[in-house]
Amino acid sequence: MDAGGSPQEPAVEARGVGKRYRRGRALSDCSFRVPAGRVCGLVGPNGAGKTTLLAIAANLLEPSDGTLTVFGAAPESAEAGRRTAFLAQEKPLFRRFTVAETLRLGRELNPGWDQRAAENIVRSGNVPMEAKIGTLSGGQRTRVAFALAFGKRPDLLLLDEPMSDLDPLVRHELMGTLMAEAAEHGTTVLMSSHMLSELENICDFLLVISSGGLRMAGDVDELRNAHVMLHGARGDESRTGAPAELDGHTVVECRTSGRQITALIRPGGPVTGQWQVDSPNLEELLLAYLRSPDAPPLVTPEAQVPGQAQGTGGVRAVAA
Ligand SMILES: Nc1ncnc2c1ncn2[C@@H]1O[C@H](COP(=O)(O)OP(=O)(O)OP(=O)(O)O)[C@@H](O)[C@H]1O
Repeated sequence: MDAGGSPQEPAVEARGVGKRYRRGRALSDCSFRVPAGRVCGLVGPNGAGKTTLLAIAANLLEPSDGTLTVFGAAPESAEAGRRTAFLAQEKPLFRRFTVAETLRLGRELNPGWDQRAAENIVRSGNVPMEAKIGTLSGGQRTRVAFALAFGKRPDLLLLDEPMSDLDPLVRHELMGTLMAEAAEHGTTVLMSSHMLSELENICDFLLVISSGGLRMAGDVDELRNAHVMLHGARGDESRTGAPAELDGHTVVECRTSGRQITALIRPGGPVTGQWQVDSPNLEELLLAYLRSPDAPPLVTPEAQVPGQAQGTGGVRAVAA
């Protein structure tokens, strides 16, 4: 298996990355690592900065502050360009080209081109090779764009909401292909998505951003294990926030519904009180962070950049 870089070398490393547009800041002081070989979900609300971050890694944008590297190389280097494929939301393809001509262009532009992998993706969707791109449905065009990205055999595959125009069956099938390819070739995948429930089956690493700042980063299991979900009865009527017995813990989110109280916390010790204690699933964890932009961020050691402050806002590390 070609792991696409030494095991120690991160596929993506951001050091204090910021991006300013004329209208304002899209990213601020983002520092993280995505280790090679991981399938990483990039999650955040609309306008969080996900596309901006992917575009910086794909060398379509330059950061205003900080640096980002791809397998240790600058995104504008030939080395990073050769090893990276980017599937953008708009999927720019030549409308007048046929599917076959589009794949031929991919072959001519990419020395490591894998025609069989690209053709398999197109054919498994019954997309005619002689059809012009302009006559294809949105989902069929996405499939051709996937074929182009896979055919390049990248070490790093950057996907910007790749599934949004696919029907559930095609989404399932293409995700299966993506996972099999990533596992077989050790491809690192960084994929933005709003489909939180599906990420659970796909990703083993996570980056969560909101308002341009890093909220959470690290191995999915490690992040999940750092939290517990509590369900209990509301008792302390004098308090509006979390109940007093949660004072020693980091409360990410606390919600009440009638007499019921539900809290997602990072335990600072044993949990006391009359709580039903559960492990959150990935969707519950992500929703809690997306609903609570002021919760202290969390970056696992694996996702941290040595010698770099992990953004602002009191980032805590969890035990490895
Ligand atoms: N070319 C641009 N010029 C000015 N502002 C921009 C530009 N591109 C993005 N922005 C702004 O930067 C912020 C981050 O945008 P970005 O597209 O990176 O977010 P996103 O997380 O990908 O959002 P979505 O989930 O809606 O796709 C937004 O406030 C957006 O309006």
